[in-house]
Amino acid sequence: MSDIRAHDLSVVLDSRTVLSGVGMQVRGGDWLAVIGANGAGKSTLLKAVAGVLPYSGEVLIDGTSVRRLRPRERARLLAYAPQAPALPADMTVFDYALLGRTPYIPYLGRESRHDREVTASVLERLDLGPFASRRLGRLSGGERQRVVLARALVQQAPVLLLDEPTTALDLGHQQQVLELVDRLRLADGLTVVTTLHDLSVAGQYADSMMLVSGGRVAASGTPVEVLTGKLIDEHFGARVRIATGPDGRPEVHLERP
Ligand SMILES: Nc1ncnc2c1ncn2[C@@H]1O[C@H](COP(=O)(O)OP(=O)(O)OP(=O)(O)O)[C@@H](O)[C@H]1O
Repeated sequence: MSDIRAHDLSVVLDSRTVLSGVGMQVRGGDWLAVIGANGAGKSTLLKAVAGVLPYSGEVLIDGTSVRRLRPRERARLLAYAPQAPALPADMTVFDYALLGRTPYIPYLGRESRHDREVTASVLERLDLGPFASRRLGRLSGGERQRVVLARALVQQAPVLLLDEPTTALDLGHQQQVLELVDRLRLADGLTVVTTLHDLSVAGQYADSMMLVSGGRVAASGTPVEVLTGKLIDEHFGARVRIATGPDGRPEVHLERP
């Protein structure tokens, strides 16, 4: 299990400070849900932690600064599924998911049987087996989203960063994806950081939550501590009723003003 910490993360894009002094701490095997209104800086935070955006501050996995790691080393520790990446339209689903094995394939080498088996089994678990030879340009939005997640899972890294993994998915596939991630977390001790717009879903799956607002951390703690009517009103401008769901976890219901 790998813990992940970030200290004083800041990101400037086009001369604008989009993320400022963000700290984050996730214990190995835990699930952190990052929530916040549109434009709050959630995706930027994940991109900085994933190392795909320049940032100041420090990201540490098990105490090692990810800046010190070579890209292959980092990719073995940290898998990132972006919200809506540009996908090569002519590539097949299988070949795209297989890219997740790149950090394990020797330079100038070929993928092994094991690499292909891992890829096939992840595609099966995401109901993508029948799509394996389909070209990416010929998938629906939800199918594309599951393929992006498949590539990240195929990477078999101990830290999984998922940016809005369920937005384009129907209810059944939302549940399937979240349950699969949770099962992998429990079975393999994955550490999960995900942005989620559905606050009730976030409250059901996450061990801890972080509310980002205007590029800063506005609140963090357990779902009960973060999902309060007051914070949601203040940072989302929404009127909600908080109910207590299974295991005492909070459920957020929109109320008509
Ligand atoms: N390349 C860029 N240059 C300047 N500003 C940017 C750039 N990319 C994003 N931003 C701005 O940074 C802010 C944070 O964006 P980010 O995508 O992190 O928000 P978010 O919380 O993930 O939002 P959403 O819920 O809408 O996905 C937004 O105001 C956005 O307009």
